[in-house]
Amino acid sequence: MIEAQGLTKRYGATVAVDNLSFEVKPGKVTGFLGPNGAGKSTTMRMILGLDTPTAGDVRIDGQHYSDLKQPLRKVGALLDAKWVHPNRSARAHLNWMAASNKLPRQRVEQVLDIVGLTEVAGKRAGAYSLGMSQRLGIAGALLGDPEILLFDEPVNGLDPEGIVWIRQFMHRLADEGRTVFVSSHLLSEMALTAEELLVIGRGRLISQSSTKEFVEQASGNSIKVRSPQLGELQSALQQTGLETRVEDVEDEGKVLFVDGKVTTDQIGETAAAQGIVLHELSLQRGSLEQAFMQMTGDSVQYHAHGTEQAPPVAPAEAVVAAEQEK
Ligand SMILES: Nc1ncnc2c1ncn2[C@@H]1O[C@H](COP(=O)(O)OP(=O)(O)OP(=O)(O)O)[C@@H](O)[C@H]1O
Repeated sequence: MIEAQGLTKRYGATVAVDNLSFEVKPGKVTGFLGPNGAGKSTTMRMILGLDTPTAGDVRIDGQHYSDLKQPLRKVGALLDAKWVHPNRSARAHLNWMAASNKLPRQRVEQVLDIVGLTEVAGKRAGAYSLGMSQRLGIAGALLGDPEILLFDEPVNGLDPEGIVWIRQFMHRLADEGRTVFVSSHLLSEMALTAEELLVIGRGRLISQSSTKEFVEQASGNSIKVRSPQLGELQSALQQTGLETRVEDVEDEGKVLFVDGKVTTDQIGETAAAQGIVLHELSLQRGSLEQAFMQMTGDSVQYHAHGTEQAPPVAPAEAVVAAEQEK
């Protein structure tokens, strides 16, 4: 279990992490979601004792990282896949890590096998693809067979096969009862990976809930209604206290939208009670990523990609496409 209390980090005038309090529990994958620059890496670095909090505290099973007797046996982390010495082979790198942490050498062969690098373990790490480097980073994180694992943006730059592999692998680790804390700036990726979500924007906690709850809350429903008696319907709905808006939609003419907590059943019944004819009554799912960007106070990212409208809830393929765009 990871527990943060009022965790804060300032770099001069920049508040990278702002009074964060949260818990990350074992047995599930917890996503740490926020746009670029939200403070995810800084938080992870503080958990690992690589950065000192300006205020507040973060503990691992009640202890500071620096007080752990054998840290690699407790916590494994993948922060930056490319920190390996380029001339060292994967095996040599892991042997060095194992030796300096008093871990048995045979564990190196085990973790190489777990991540599927046995065949290329003798090659110099500098020649590895990003996917192979990520696997090597994960092998290093697993070396001490730790209960707690931190992964900072592990799917960044990976091919579709690599993304699926990492996703399934994290689920397996959580199923084994471990605490898995994984950061990402992509809600669509986290929706497929994490059971719990810790969402931050500009260093602050926005929400901590199950992914399902967050997605429902973020996607904001709206109901679309077409009717030849739009004016009558609008006043009938307004009388029941609902907020409505009428928009001109291309090729469809005037369309009524009802926002907020309302169901299609409610609208259909109101219309029927007034004898109003409906030509369409449909639930419109909001754009998840766009809602997320609004919640986290970042709209720049999408405009940087040249898209005015954020993509809809992304299935795995769309996530892959987004990753390849980078
Ligand atoms: N060593 C540092 N010195 C000064 N500012 C820093 C330092 N590290 C991070 N920051 C700033 O703190 C803020 C949070 O950065 P951080 O890297 O933690 O965010 P992030 O959510 O991990 O984003 P990304 O995925 O882009 O790394 C940013 O404004 C960043 O510029």
